Amino acid sequence: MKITLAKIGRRFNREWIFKNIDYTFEKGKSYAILGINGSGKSTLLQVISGSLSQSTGEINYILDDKNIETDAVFNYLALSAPYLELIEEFTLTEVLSFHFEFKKRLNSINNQELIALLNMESSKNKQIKYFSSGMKQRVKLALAFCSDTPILLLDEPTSNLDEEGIAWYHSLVSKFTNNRLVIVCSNQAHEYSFCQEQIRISDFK
Ligand SMILES: Nc1ncnc2c1ncn2[C@@H]1O[C@H](COP(=O)(O)OP(=O)(O)OP(=O)(O)O)[C@@H](O)[C@H]1O
Repeated sequence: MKITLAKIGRRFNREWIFKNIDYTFEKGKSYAILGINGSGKSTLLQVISGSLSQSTGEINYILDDKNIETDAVFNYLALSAPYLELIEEFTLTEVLSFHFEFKKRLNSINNQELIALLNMESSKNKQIKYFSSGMKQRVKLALAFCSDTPILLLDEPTSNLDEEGIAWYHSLVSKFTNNRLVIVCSNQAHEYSFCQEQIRISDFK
């Protein structure tokens, strides 16, 4: 998978969030989008994911030499983000089964293995609305990392995680990012230190 941004800009009303981004994201590499709160990291990630349109410029998605239309890109990506909600009425097991009706399982990982990965055996039949914020964040990360997609997008991946949760996040990075295009939006080094490339939103104001 290769994503090419050409002269990408986005504004809300009259305020430009970023302008003139020329950049190519390549398969097998990890990228960090960096910037202070409110600088436009999530906005750029949403534009890259095809869920928000750009105000100027063009994005191209190429998989195995074939062009993918923007409105089909969601089939090729997995996303974990604070603004993505889990279905609160579902139990953990139901959330896992529901998610994998739409995405392929990476390495055919089954629900039991996912629950073991999450270390949530005792919560597998509990509704998500009774989960702590850190537990919900772990579930979102496990769903994204364990989806078989060429693109993995992570917005503030360790929000609500304690030290053990951050170490667990690092273990997911080493196990499940091989050969994928990974983009992390962050302003915390422990979230993106594994990334080979950095993009600073402040360079595109
Ligand atoms: N739908 C919208 N309408 C108007 N302004 C918006 C909208 N979405 C975002 N913005 C503005 O765009 C700017 C960038 O927001 P964004 O959420 O992308 O920043 P961020 O770098 O991800 O911030 P944080 O680190 O706090 O998550 C902010 O000034 C925000 O108020």
